[in-house]
Amino acid sequence: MEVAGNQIRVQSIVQDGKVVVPPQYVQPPETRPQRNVEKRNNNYIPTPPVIDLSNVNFVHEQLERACQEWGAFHVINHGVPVELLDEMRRVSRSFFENCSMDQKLSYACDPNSPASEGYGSRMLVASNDNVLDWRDYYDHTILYPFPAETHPSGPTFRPITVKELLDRKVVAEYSDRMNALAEKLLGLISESLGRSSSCIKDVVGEFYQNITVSYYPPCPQPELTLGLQSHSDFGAITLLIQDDVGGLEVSKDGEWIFVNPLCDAIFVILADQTEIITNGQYKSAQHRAITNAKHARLSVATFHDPAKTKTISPAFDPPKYRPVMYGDYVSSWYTTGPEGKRNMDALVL
Ligand SMILES: O=C(O)CCC(=O)C(=O)O
Ligand SMILES: [Fe+2]
Repeated sequence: MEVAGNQIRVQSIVQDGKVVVPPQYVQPPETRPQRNVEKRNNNYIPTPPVIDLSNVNFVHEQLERACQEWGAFHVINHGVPVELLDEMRRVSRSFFENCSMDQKLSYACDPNSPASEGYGSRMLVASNDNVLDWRDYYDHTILYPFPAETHPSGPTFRPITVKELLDRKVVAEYSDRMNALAEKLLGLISESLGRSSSCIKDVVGEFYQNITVSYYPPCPQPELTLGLQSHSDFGAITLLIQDDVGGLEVSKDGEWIFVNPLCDAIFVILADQTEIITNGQYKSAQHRAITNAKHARLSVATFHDPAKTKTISPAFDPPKYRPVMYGDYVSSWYTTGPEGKRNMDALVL
């Protein structure tokens, strides 16, 4: 088994041919995945809405409903070429499947620093992780609202990373398209609340953008594990694509709902800062990933976040959430762990 800075990558456990999941990956009974089908006595299984962005007459209404009921939804006719989504999936997968473990470990993230860029497996710093996720990831920050040279870990950070590992052209184009789509969606979402299109973006300010590729190797005991523990994303808005394996679930009315993988669509996840800014009219979506025994699964999540120094507060009166400096919110998320939406709950007035 290969270890870097005491960090084991799940892929190396699988390559060792283990048929039993190591104990640190075993979830307690209350957080293990359960198949909804078994619990339901009728055949109706809700599924997150699919919103056609070209349908300008209905889009605000549909967004309002989706944001109130789910905090997450698919968009189609989003203007991003499907070939680009496929290319992004392809270059992302090639890192995990075509590089040797030694090559991958040369991009290892810093195990002692939360959210550090690079190849990792643990979500939280070692001392805060109770049960480990059955997931490896490659995390990198793409956009900074100021020149790269002035940022210590900007895109010049290990330039080889982006160049060699993920085809620069594909990632650059993907990043730009996601940035534009995130902005457009926050505009439409603001309008769906009867405000001007810049309402949410005015509070967020310029986006910081981070792309995390998650790779979930097949798991010998999927009923005992989670690919990614229950959480809500801490930024403003997340745009996610996945392959056709499936494993993402969102929480709705206390139940975990499987998100059907739609390869042409982009899955939109409202994150915590949008919940604060909309004063809870729209809630961030709690979600998680489950594993399966047969297939490796890939997702690419693009996060759009405020600057760490930005103070986020509700844009509606009377405020139902305490203002918070974004950097403090992120630190608390990584220190205490997400545990569903515990960090968001702590801000409710
Ligand atoms: O793999 C997935 O579908 C979920 C990924 C996710 O929630 C995240 O990276 O925050
Ligand atoms: Fe997430």
